[in-house]
Amino acid sequence: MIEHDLPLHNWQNTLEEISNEIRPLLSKGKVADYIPELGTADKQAFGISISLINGSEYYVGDALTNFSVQSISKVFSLTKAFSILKDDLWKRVGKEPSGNPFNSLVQLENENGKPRNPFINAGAIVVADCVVSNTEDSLNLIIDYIRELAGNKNIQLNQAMLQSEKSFGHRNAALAHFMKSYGNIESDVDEVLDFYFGHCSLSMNCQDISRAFLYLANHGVHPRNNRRYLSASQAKRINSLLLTCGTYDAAGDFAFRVGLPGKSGVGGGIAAIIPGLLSICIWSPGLDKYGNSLAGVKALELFTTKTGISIF
Ligand SMILES: NC(=O)CC[C@H](N)C(=O)O
Repeated sequence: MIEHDLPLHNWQNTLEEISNEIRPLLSKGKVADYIPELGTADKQAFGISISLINGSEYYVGDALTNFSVQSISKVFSLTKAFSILKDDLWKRVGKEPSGNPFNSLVQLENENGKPRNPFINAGAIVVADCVVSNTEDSLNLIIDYIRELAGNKNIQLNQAMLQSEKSFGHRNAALAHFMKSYGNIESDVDEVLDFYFGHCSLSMNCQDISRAFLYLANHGVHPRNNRRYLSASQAKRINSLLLTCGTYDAAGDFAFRVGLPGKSGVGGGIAAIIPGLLSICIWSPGLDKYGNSLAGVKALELFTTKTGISIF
């Protein structure tokens, strides 16, 4: 276990410096609009929240404004599925970076309907099936699970986002049906997609997300409620996957520049953790060509550079 001795670090100053340096980049990214409702996000919005294992918290900017969590929610459904199926999960989904965009279909046919990893859409849809096939009232269950992790009972599904995702989710439907044809989706495809679109459509803020990720920074035990969500070994595995696959075909660049396990979403959020110390969530809706927040990646790069801490 890495122990960090940074109690005197001026976290608030660091966040404010980053927030000032990042401003010119906000206009450079492109807000996602392939789910039309995402296109309504304010490109000038920017927030950072950090939650330390020791209970301290700091934030700047729009850290308390809700946004669409999108793929960040895949981490929570994976945690649920992994805790239910244990290592049997890896019979259904791989552990390798895909090197392809998050919504790509191309590898699936050559690889017999087994997605490369749980964070590309195909993989997250298989993970969704694992939860749906092994639980009752699965969407409400995962929403309550996420509320518990974040310590916020008010987290809600954004219905307009959900309708937009469903109406324009042809690619995800294609992925799900294709995998069903290989026998890698057990439940009804529509039920699985409802669950998948549902958790992607949750609205949360940076503070909710940095709090929710703390169990991954603390070997599977959430320091805010003392509950164990994963074994230490399972938490290590999810963090490893976040490092190699959490930012899709930019995961190499993200690891190179930031040096932390992290997960992005097309709503412009990125969550990352420093094992043994803290979790951080950054939000800026303008995306780069990989679908990761452009200013968000830069802000995380500045964070590890200025503090001198990363996992390396
Ligand atoms: N990268 C993402 O955040 C993608 C999630 C989005 N709901 C989709 O399925 O396309």
